[in-house]
Amino acid sequence: MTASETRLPPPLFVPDDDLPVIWSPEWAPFLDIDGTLLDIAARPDDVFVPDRLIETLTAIADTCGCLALVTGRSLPQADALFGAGRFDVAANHGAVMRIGGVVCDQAGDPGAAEAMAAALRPAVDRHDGAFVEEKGHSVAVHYRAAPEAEPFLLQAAHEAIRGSGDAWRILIGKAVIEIAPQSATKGTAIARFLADPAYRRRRPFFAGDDTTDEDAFVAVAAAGGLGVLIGPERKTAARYRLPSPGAFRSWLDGSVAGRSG
Ligand SMILES: O=P(O)(O)OC[C@H]1O[C@H](O[C@H]2O[C@H](CO)[C@@H](O)[C@H](O)[C@H]2O)[C@H](O)[C@@H](O)[C@@H]1O
Repeated sequence: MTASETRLPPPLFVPDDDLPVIWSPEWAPFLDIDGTLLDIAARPDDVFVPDRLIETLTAIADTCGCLALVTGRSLPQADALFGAGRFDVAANHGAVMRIGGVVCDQAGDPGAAEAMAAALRPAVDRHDGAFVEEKGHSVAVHYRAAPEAEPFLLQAAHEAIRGSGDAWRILIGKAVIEIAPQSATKGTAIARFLADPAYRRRRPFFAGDDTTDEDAFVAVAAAGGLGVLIGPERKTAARYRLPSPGAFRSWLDGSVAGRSG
C-alpha cells in the first residue's frame, strides 16, 4: 500500500449497477479509457471500441452538453479510438487538454520525453515482450508480456528522470510504468475542466479503474461529484464500484436507453 492510499477514506462500495445518476446538464461526465470504457488487451493497439459505445457516449454528451475523456493515452491515440475531435480530452494523464476543439494546456517538454524514451530503450530491450510507448508529452514502458522485468524497468525509469528536478513523475499502472509531467494529474485536469465555461457549475462524474485515477476521484469528491471505480475492490476515493468495463458499458447503455426522443 502506498503512502497516499493509507490516507484514503474507508471505501463505500455498491457492487451493483444502481448508480444515482440521471444524465442532464447538471452533470459533467469524465471518463477514463483503458480498463474503464475498454477492456484491457495484450497491447495498446489491440483494444476494441464497440460502435455502440461511441453512440452511447455521444448521446450522453448531447444530453449533458459536455463530456471528456480523461486518459493516460495521447490526444492522437484518443482521437484514433473515439473519432477525431469528437470529444473533449485530457490526455497524457492531464498534461494535454483539449476543450471545445482547442488544445488549451500542454505540460511537459516532448523533446525531454523523447530523450527519456531513448534512455530507457537499452534497459527495455533486455526484456523480451517489454516495449516503450512514446506519447509526446509522456512515456510508457509496458511489461504485460514480461512481468519479471518490472523492478528493472522501474529502476531504469527512475534513472531516466534523475536530473530533471521536479519536472517529471513516475506512475505505476496496469503492467505499465509511466513518466509524465509532475505539474499535471488527472485531478488537475478535472479542476481545469470545471473552471471552463463549458463545464462550470456542473456536478462532476468520473469513472476510472487504476491507481493512477485516484487523483481524479479525489478531485471529483472535492467538487461534490461522484466517482465510480471499475474493477475489483480496493481502497479508493471512489464512492461506487462496478466490476468490469463490460458492466460499466452496460450501465452506460442503460443510462441513455429511452432518452433519445
Ligand atoms: O488512463 P487510461 O485511459 O486508463 O490509460 C492508461 C494507459 O492505458 C494503456 O495501457 C493499458 O491498456 C493497454 C490496452 O488494454 C494494455 O495493453 C496495457 O497493459 C495497459 O497498461 C495505454 O497504452 C497507456 O498509454 C495509458 O497510459
